[in-house]
Amino acid sequence: MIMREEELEIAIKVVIVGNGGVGKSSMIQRYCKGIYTRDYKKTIGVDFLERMIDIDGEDVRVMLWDTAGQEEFDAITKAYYRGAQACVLTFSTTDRCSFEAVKDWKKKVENECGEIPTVLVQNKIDLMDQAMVTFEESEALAKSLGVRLFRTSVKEDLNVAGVFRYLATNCHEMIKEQYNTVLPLSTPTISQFSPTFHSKSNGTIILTRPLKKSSKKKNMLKKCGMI
Ligand SMILES: Nc1nc2c(ncn2[C@@H]2O[C@H](COP(=O)(O)OP(=O)(O)OP(=O)(O)O)[C@@H](O)[C@H]2O)c(=O)[nH]1
Repeated sequence: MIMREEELEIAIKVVIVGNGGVGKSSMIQRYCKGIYTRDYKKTIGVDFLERMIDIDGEDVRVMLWDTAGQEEFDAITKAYYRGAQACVLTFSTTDRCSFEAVKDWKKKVENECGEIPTVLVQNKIDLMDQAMVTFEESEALAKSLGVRLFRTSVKEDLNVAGVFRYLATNCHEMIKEQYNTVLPLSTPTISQFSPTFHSKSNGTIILTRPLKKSSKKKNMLKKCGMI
């Protein structure tokens, strides 16, 4: 089945990993719902939220998978890494162990997904006076992992959107490239999100749905006085 480009909706699955309490759930809530709460509610297993964003005039669905930070949930959470196209490795400025665990989290995701676009997030930078990790150390870690570092405060809403925009833009470019070269040759597969996914050689997913008008199209229709 060959679909026209305009009939595709791009969906990107992003997994957020890191030790318990570093702010993964808060980050997702902040990004998808615009809210922040001081209460700590441990994630049991996995959770999921999504947000539509506009990349180059195209709607992109960013699906954020919140995974539990506690090791006791490893067996459950790793199953949800599969099919992820991007990863956020998170640690907290005030928690040295969470910083030291980053490499292990990267390995866990890589074991399931291979190498995917990844960023390192140092959260809770509003608590720099209680910092257990220096700026130089986090920069050195990002360099050694070969990933970009973002410093965020979910509480103060600093840089959170930048993390997901960066990843979504990267993935969007990769998907477009692959779409232009490989899609007509690929075979449709079923996935957990939709019965009409097309899976590509590296696991990239393009979700095909009934057309939702893109902003470009909406603008055009507006100009023509049709809406
Ligand atoms: N000061 C400050 N607190 C934060 C920030 N982000 C999250 N928190 C708080 O840190 C605590 C833990 O946040 P969660 O988002 O539940 O952490 P988590 O990583 O999802 O934890 P698990 O579900 O156990 O894996 C909560 O009390 C949050 O309010 C931040 O940027 N600054």
